[in-house]
Amino acid sequence: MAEKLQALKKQACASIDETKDKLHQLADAIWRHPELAFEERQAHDTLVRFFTQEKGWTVDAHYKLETAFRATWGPVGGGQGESLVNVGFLCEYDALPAIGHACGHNLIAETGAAAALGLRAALESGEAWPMPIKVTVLGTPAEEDEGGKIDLLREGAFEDLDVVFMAHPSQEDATYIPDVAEHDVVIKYHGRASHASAYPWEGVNALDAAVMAYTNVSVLRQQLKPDWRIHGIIRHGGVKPNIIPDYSELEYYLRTPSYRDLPSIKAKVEACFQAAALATGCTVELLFARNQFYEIVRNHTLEDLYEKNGKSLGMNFITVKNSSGSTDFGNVTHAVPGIHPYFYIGSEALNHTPEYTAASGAAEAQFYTLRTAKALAMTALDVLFSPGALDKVKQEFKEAKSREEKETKQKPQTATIEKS
Ligand SMILES: NCCCC[C@H](NC(=O)CCCN)C(=O)O
Repeated sequence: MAEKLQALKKQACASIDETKDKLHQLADAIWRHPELAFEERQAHDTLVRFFTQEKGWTVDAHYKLETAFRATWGPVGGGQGESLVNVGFLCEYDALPAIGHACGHNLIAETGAAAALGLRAALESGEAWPMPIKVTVLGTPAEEDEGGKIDLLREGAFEDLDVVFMAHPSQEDATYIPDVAEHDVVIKYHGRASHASAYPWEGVNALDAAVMAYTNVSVLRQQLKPDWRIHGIIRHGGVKPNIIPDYSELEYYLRTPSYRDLPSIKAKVEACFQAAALATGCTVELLFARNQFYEIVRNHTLEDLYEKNGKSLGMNFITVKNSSGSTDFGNVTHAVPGIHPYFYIGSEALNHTPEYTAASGAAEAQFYTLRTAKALAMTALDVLFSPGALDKVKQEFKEAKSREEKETKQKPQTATIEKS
């Protein structure tokens, strides 16, 4: 089987190379027309067209969400009574406001599509596979905002998948980066307008409340654990200096390494926001996002396979220990075994900067993007055909889940502010 597996991997890689121009065009079209979360209509349509034109794929164009899609290929192979193995690849394609594809989601879409095509090419040789195999690509919107994967999970979109792959652009190749849990909140202060010079005492200043809220959180930061993160912006702070602002608005992201600590950080910042309302006489509305992002549940079996395949293609892996950002793929890994490796794109630029936007649209990124897709397809082939690999992946996932349940029992989610 080892030799056959090697041949299948070669076939997957060769097919990705053969399709490289089409794949580049796909990423380029998405990059040239950046669209925000849940508004990714052109990117969505481009991907749907891509899979519709490829042979053998069945496409659900608006799968459970307007800008989500599902493309499936197979099942192929298998005898009677063997259970089906469904391998999933994810495509993200939303951009950031003002700076476009500064997180390289156009390249995520490309790796997902390329890896799926590579796997299909290896599988369609018509061998008598030991079990029925299906390949599924899910287009998952809004990672940079509400987290479309979480909506899709709630709708059952991941229920029939056995394993899920995606890869994210970065500055380095890493099988895992500690992506943390996150919950977002919008804060609205309502005050009363007045002439700021003639009769300011008649006003209730909502901008003052926003400034105090911002300062309260900044002071709180010293008392937070080193790997907790709070960052916010003032989205609205008044309209003219001589009108006491009657409305202000802020948005904050709250992050902790485990989702179990989100209620604690939320309670602490809520106190900051309420205190600002009390001090200024404003009323306050706290609007928490409908979805919480969860940290990634690691699967070392998948990570090791990916690393081995990546190294065989020339990748240099580094270990990252510092907390990073967050991803709705974290929630996926609480439901299905999966990996979310990061990949170098030929630039030292940092994500969420205009320089990264340029890098993710550059021709140089293509070699690294396709290399990543190859490593994903090869890893999928290992999962399918390395003896015992899928069982090991599933067993590790099961153990991680039961550890998680135990920890949740020991430390349930609580929302307290410790008082001395
Ligand atoms: N609810 C807002 C989601 C922001 C997600 C964003 N994700 C990334 O940057 C990609 C993964 C980083 N390792 C974030 O701000 O973390």
